[in-house]
Amino acid sequence: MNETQLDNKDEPKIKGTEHETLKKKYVDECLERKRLFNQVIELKGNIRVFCRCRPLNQGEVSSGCSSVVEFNSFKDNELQILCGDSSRKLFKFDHVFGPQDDQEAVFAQTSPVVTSVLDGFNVCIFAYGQTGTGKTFTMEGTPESRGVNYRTLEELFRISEERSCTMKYELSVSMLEVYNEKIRDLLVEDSNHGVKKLEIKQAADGTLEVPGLEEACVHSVDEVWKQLKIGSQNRAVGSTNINELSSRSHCLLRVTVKGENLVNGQKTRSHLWLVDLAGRGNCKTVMFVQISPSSADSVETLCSLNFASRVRGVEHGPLHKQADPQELFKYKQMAEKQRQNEKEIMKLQNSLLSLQLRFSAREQLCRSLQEKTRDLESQLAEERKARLQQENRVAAASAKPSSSFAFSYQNQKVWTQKKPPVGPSKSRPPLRGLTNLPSMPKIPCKTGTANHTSTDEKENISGTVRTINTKTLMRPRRVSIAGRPPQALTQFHQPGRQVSIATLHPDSQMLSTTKPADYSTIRTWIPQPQRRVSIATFCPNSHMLSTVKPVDYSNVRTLIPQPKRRVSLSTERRGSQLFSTMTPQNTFKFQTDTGSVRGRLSFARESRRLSKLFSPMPVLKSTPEGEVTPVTGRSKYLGSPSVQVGSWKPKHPTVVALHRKHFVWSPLKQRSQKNDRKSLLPSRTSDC
Ligand SMILES: Nc1ncnc2c1ncn2[C@@H]1O[C@H](COP(=O)(O)OP(=O)(O)OP(=O)(O)O)[C@@H](O)[C@H]1O
Repeated sequence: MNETQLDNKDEPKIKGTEHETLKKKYVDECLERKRLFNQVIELKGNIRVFCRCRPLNQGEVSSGCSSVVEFNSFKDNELQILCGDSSRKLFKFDHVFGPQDDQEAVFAQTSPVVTSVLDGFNVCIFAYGQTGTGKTFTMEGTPESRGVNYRTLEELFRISEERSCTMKYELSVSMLEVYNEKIRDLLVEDSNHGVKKLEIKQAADGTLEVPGLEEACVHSVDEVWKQLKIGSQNRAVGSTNINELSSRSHCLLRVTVKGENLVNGQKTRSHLWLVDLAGRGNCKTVMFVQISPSSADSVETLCSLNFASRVRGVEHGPLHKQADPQELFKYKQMAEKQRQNEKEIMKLQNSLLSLQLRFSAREQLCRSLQEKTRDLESQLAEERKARLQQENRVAAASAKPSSSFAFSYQNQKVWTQKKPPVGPSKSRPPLRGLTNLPSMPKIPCKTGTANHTSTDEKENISGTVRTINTKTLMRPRRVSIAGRPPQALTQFHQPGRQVSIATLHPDSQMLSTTKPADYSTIRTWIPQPQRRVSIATFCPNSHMLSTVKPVDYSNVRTLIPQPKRRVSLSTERRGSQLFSTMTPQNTFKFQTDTGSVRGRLSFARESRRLSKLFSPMPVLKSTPEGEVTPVTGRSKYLGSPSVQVGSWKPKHPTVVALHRKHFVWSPLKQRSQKNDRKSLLPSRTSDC
């Protein structure tokens, strides 16, 4: 049951396959038939000359004329003409039709050529001969005895119907007359100028065309016959003498056959010319030479036969199928487009190859950069580790009491030879502000009158009276100077930026005896000549002394080459004096009359904190009552305006911090074009 169902199910497939196979075989057979048929026609000759001799008519018989044409019953292609001197002249043609041969016999020899029209070849059939020899009778015939034209068209329709399964044909007819070297369209009548006049023009492919020639579609022989009647009627109307017309004009019937192969889509367009006088050179030609058997016409007969013999000697080259010009144009366009596409493809391939090469080169570069990045990261990690270790060592050393003030920086040799590790801002060490200072002893100063904006600062300052613990203050101090993050540091290098380093002496005065030579060692750290660094000292209970000369500060500008570096300053007391000594390696010390000072310079990464640290620093002066007031005067470096003693009230957070912190190192805030805040630091040398 299942097998039966499967068989029924698969049966259409099998039939479809067989159908395709048979169709392919059929097409192949048709092509082979055409090839062999055309070969036979070519072997017979593309110009075939038939000789037809009409019978003696009643008038000729009555006048006693005899036949001068002798036929060979064994050879249907020869005839002999009896000449006046009793000689015979032999003529050979493709076929010789005698008086006994009817229209059917004549067309039997013509029909193979007609078939070539449906195969896509041009065919021309025409008749030539003396007047009254039967040209019209052969070509047109009579209703009772149809001629070549009618039979040819009838054959075309028959074959086209026979090939309807594989071929589709469209037939149309045109009819024209050549008279006095003028061409007239016999199927179209012009009411004003008679029949339509045409011209013969040579097409690009060498064929002769008649542009504008009317083509009437025909689907049967009857329709063809109807068109032929119209043409014959127009031909008669255009001439006043029908006998003259018959002798001098040439009538041509053109049948256009458009064929389309339904299997492979091949299209053809061919013409069948049925001419009773002249034919066309690139086509299969059948010429009927019409002769009269009468002895009275022997001279004309010989002329016609000689001409026909010469025509028969004309040889055509191999003929070709006539493709549809529109199809040919379409194929040419497709070929041109194909060539353009091939060029475009070649261009794109070249472009692709170029891009691939560039991509490979960049890929190689990317790999190289990645390797380099990995090496740098590894180096960075090592440097971080080394720096951390060194910081730990420095921190441990700073924790121990020192007998001298020292200004130390971390491994200057390493910093100057290698770039500092650059990492994300989050991983940078935090700003070291003023928090690493020892707590200041209480001094008899009153800061409660200061007006601050910060609540915390108010709590720290208001109502506090501090006294100075000399022992505590004389301990070695460390002062931090905060730098700016990389972005802020760029501004830090702008002209007008000032950095101050202040030291605070707990007793009554602050001394700074740093020599220019000492600061010159720092110069090499600051590449920007516009940088100004000032070191200021102030004493909370009496006055501020600054012994650093301007030239010294200008030298300090060149001290900080790397914005991300930190420099530590430390102060140290030796006995009753402060010493400050700075060495190029890792210690900066400077001596004062009261001791040495060691501090630390650090560059912070938070601009907010820096803005506070870089704020103008007030100069305080102790009053006899123990109150700390700003020192009057104007900083020669900062351009600070004079401040009225006793009237100054700190507002800036940094100043507030100075009240809270008794020992401050702070770079001054950069001068701004918009807000040119004046420094409150006193002149360095005025109080020295
Ligand atoms: N093979 C033939 N058998 C019988 N009658 C013929 C044959 N050929 C011609 N005739 C007769 O001969 C006469 C003249 O024929 P036809 O008019 O066809 O000659 P033609 O060559 O066309 O003359 P023209 O050049 O003047 O037109 C016609 O009456 C025709 O019937």
